[in-house]
Amino acid sequence: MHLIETRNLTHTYNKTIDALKGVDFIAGRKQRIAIIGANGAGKSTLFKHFNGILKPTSGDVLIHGEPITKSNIKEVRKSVGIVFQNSDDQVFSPTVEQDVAFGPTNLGLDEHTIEHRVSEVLKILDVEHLKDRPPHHLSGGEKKRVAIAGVLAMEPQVLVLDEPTAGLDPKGVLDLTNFVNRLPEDYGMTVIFSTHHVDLVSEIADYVYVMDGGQIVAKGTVEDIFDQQQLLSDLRLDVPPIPKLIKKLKDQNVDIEMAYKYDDAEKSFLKAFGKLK
Ligand SMILES: Nc1ncnc2c1ncn2[C@@H]1O[C@H](COP(=O)(O)OP(=O)(O)OP(=O)(O)O)[C@@H](O)[C@H]1O
Repeated sequence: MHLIETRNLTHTYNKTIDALKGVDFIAGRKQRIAIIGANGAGKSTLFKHFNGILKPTSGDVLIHGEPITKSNIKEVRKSVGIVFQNSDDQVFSPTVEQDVAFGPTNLGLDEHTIEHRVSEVLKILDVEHLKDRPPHHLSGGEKKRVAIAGVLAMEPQVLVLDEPTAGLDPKGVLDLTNFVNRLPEDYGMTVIFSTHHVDLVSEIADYVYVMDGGQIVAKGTVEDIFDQQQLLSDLRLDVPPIPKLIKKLKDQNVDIEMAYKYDDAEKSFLKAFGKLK
């Protein structure tokens, strides 16, 4: 049974805007799934179906094999945590600490467990020093970290991050990359994220969905997707610089192995230039 599955999911806003047109999506345990697509492709709309914020116009959304209903929506929201693009909507308590405690408190956990979880996630997201600050006075990147901490404190099985790196500084992006990479192994979580930073996809994801005009137009491993460079540029998407450069060299008959991640590319280049022992 899949953690999340959508079958032929459609969503029409205001009876006129077809934002999703027959989406089949699957998320399993301990996966890192990227969803890429140009503005308006339908990524956020799809995410809003994962925990019942939106209801399907037609088709199915199954969480642990069950459709979302009034009687299980609390459980669904416990197991699928979503951090939206605009963190302003997700931080609202007088202090960061209280804000992060909001979710676990709502789950009815005891005080000791709440305290423990809050201090853990504040550490993980490196926002401990902000714990007494009012969240609405934080910078955009700080707010984003606090919003992620708040959702993580509920210990969901699936963490959904809608453009998590938007507005983060380079160190923030690096921290987020490391954080996401640890989630499946260290916490047994599945993470689903959308991004316009394609180079991040190869560093983090093990499976990629490509959306366009409300449909999934390609899916596969990082290799499967980033080998289709023409498709990506037709969809107004970037190809990450590493495979793009290596493909150009290969086209000019340089004997070099394809790579998608920075570390692998370093090895490929060293090997190609005969410097690898
Ligand atoms: N509340 C809404 N009411 C009406 N139309 C909407 C609403 N939200 C989104 N849409 C429309 O649905 C389509 C899909 O939007 P969505 O936000 O899901 O795209 P996205 O892939 O997340 O885009 P982005 O990369 O810009 O965040 C767009 O055409 C958008 O204008």
